[in-house]
Amino acid sequence: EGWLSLSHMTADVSMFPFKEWLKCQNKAVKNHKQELSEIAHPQGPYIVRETIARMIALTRGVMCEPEQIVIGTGTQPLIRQLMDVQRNDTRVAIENPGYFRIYQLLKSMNYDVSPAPLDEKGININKVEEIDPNFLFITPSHQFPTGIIMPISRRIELLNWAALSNDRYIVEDDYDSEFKYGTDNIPSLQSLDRNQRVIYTGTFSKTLLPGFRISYMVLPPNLLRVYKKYYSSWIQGSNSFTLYTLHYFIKSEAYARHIKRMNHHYEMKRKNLIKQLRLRFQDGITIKNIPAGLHFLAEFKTERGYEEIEARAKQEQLEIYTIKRFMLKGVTEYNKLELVIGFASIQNEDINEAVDRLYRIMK
Ligand SMILES: Cc1ncc(COP(=O)(O)O)c(/C=N/[C@@H](CCC(=O)O)COc2ccccc2)c1O
Repeated sequence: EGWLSLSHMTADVSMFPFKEWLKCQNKAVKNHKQELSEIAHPQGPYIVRETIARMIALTRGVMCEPEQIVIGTGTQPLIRQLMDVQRNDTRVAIENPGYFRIYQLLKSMNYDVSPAPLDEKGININKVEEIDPNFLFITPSHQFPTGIIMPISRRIELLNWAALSNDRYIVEDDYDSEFKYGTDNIPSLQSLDRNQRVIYTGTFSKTLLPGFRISYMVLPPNLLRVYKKYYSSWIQGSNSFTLYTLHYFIKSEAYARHIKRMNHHYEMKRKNLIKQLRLRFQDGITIKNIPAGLHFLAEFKTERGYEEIEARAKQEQLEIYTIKRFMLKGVTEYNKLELVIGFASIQNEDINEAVDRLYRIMK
């Protein structure tokens, strides 16, 4: 029957409006041949930055000028650029469990990186004060991977903490903010920042396709000055053709329509998957049911350990990921088995079969 996937790392390409995207590509060719023949601005073409600035002001309350936006071919290259121009003795803290690819990047850059634990409101502010980092990496809109939506109270606490020193920054990774199902879409942390302490990063990997490699960061004015000093001769890595296509895709409202359509589509699949899991596993499953994003955490009652589950998943041809990949200090408690269950790539008609395979894997 072939592989089925409950991966959290894929978008549902069957729903991507390629016809609309191609129309926007034609506009890009028609209107920007000259720009395509030139080297783009180090931060990316101005009109594309202007379109992104307008969009995130509308959707996320981010306050910025196009001059503050830096476009890049992914979140990692942008963070590398930002951190490459910081002092060697810079201290960094990141959520644990958290986005291990940024954790590994920062460690490979020889920074002193401390994983910081979460509580029910997101990153634990007391631990942050203890670590006393210069850069704090968080995902407040939908903590990755636990899904926690950071309440305003904790956001204010963090901003007050950052405001106490000129040498404290918060990197707000707003990844996964676009998909909310019935829960409120809290504006960005950056929208509350009055002290130039927040660096906002966003990506089109989940709302368009990860293969397009279009991400961006918004630098506060003081960091923008440092960036421009070091990167004045930098050649923008993104593909200008893709960027101008994105510009028309957003301006034509095709982007907004696509997100609306995907929200409904994902919400339907999420509901169906949770229903089938509950029916099948009864009280053998505990679902962290935060109605947002393209995955949720589920804890299973099973005697089997992580390695055994991963081996059995291969046998059953079911692509699943465990919480292990996000535990920056390695898995400590073995008395529970947690999976990150993604529902973007599984087709609705395959959900029952996928749940049956998962049941056989766990029992
Ligand atoms: C916290 C966080 N921040 C940013 C990003 C996006 O990075 P960018 O694409 O470089 O801009 C990811 C991608 N995380 C990826 C991998 C997670 C993992 O390794 O377990 C998952 O990305 C996708 C998920 C659904 C649909 C499409 C892509 C991130 O998990």
